Amino acid sequence: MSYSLLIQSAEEIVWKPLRRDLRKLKASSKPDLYVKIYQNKHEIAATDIKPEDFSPIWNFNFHLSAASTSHTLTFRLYHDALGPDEELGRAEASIAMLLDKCEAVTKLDIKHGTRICGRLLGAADVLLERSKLTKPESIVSGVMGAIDTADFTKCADALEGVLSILEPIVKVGDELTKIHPYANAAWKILTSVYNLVKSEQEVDENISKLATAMAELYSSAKDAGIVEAKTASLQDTLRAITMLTLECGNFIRNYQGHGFWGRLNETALKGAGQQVDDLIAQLHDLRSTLTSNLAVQSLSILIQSLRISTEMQKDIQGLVYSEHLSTLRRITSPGQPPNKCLPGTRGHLITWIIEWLFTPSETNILWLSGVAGSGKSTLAMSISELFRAQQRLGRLIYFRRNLPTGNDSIAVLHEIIYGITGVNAEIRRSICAKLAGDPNITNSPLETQFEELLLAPLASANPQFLCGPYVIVIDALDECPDETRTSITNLIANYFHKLPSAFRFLITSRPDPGIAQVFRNRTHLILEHLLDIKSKETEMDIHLYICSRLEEVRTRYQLSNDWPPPSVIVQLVECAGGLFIWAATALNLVSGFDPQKRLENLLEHPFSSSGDLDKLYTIALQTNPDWEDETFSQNATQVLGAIILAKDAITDDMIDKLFSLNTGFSARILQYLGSVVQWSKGQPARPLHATFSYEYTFSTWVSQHSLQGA
Ligand SMILES: Nc1ncnc2c1ncn2[C@@H]1O[C@H](COP(=O)(O)OP(=O)(O)OP(=O)(O)O)[C@@H](O)[C@H]1O
Repeated sequence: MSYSLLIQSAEEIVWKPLRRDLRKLKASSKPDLYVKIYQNKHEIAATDIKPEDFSPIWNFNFHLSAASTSHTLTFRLYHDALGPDEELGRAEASIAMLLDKCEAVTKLDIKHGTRICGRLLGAADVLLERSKLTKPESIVSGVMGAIDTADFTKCADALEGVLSILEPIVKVGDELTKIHPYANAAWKILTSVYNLVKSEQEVDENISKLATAMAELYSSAKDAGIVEAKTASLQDTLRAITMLTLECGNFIRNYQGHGFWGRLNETALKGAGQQVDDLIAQLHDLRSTLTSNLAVQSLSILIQSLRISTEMQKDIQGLVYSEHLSTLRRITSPGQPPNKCLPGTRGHLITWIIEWLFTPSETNILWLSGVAGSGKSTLAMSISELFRAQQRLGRLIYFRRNLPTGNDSIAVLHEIIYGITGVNAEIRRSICAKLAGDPNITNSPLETQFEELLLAPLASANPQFLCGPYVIVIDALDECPDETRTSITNLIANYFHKLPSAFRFLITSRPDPGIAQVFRNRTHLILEHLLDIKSKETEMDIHLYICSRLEEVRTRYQLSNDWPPPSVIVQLVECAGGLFIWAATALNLVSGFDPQKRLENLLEHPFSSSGDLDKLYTIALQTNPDWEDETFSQNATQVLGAIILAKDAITDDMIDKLFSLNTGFSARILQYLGSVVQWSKGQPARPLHATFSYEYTFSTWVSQHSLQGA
């Protein structure tokens, strides 16, 4: 249903600021008031600010749509302070209650806001007038199609049909790890949409059509044996179906007013009609793929074409835009990106993160913290890839210690802005217009650039173009150089929450005290999740990882299926102590020639139960018999030292030249260091992981060998 709302004025404001608050009040002790309006906790509009006025009159009139009159409207009264804006208090009412008053002015008491409770006193009435209720037909029939009971029943039945087929897929999904994250998230979102439709008891023709197309696809998929998805091609198709289901579920939730869009105006509703048609076309395409037994195309192509047609963009000015975008500074990628999670590991966490990213909430920042080597970067990479496939990845930025990436906080912000310009043409246009209109903006302070180049264009975008979530992943913030880290951490904590909720941020870092202090001060804006290395799930994931790597070793060296005995696997899992890096390094070590001997050698040493990395690295280095040879040992220590200390990654040829070694000598050494160094012939060599640093482990090694040559 659609209705219009008028925020008329406030009256009888009593304002007793404390001295501390007065400082924020510029020259006057009168507040600068404005109201933010929330429908079912989602911000949908805000009035303008009425400066220095105890009886502000806004007369702010706007149209809204809501799936139900039981939705709550919250009116938060703010003071436009010099620092962060103060919420003075709030009033609440259901839409039904306002409509019941039948165009009469409603007075709502403003209750004290909790944030300033006991410090500021305020009491006032907000005058709300329900202006003429727009009959649903006037907008709905022209734009969305009429609401009727038949549509509701058809839609509910169709969604129920889809869920009944999706449910067993989710259950077997644990085995079909490729589709598991999408199937799980699709199931959850669709279940919430179904419950919503049932509770609202209303739906319009467009959504009913969409649900019917989904049900048809699922029915064909069931006939094609998709639930079991035995073949690789069926699994690909199933993956495509679950990805598209996620998109459809997300769309319906937005359309019903529970998503990222916020209020839908008439233009947005018209665009939404087009989006429904595009989604239906995608569903039909997949259905004909199934019925004609064709291999499914890459879904990212399908979704991309959907987005392009949805936005109805003809980006003929693309070249002009790229010229403007070239004025943004960029950061250089710090070498090889992290790996993705082994399928089947981190399943619950990935599903939880996808669900969080797809669900609008008061916080748009998730901070994933965890100790070194617990698997944060790997998880960040998996999430990035899942969202890249959905065409929903704004940017993945990753920092690496001692590499120059991120030496410049403006470049980091520009990288995010650049990524966001890729999510849709409308946003790109508006950011480029800003760059074209004010070329000096790129020389302004960081916060100004955030406000002008990112916040303003996004805040003014038509909600239809903010069909989130768009995900920006910042991995290993703690590895960003000191000065940049401080300014980027502060920017994230103080500014990112102002962006439309369609833009969601996943930040990973070790629990660095500087980052933790800033983020934990913002628990209402930043959600923290600690990657728990002691949990049962982590233990099971590491168990799966070790088994999978041992399987590779068995195949490579043609070892028997019962190698090694289960007790050894349990021992390895215990030694890892929840640290993936321990398991990864240990398995790199075991993967070399004569795995059984290597395994015995490894387990001869008593490890502490919490992933004793120092000892593991030393064993990994000692495993090469040539270390007994003093010349080899001395030169090899030099080679390792050079790799660790080099500012930029260096190749074996460069190392030979650096230490005047015979050509090929470093390459011979590097062949034996695969458990700790990432390298291939002629390519730059890097420590496999940051924990293998000069200070932490390598220095122990050097001191043990009394070799200071490096
Ligand atoms: N789920 C996983 N599946 C397979 N391998 C994994 C997984 N998680 C981590 N690893 C492996 O463990 C090692 C350490 O993981 P990662 O670099 O992600 O840890 P981290 O927590 O980001 O460490 P740091 O804080 O030092 O950057 C990597 O070699 C990675 O490939």
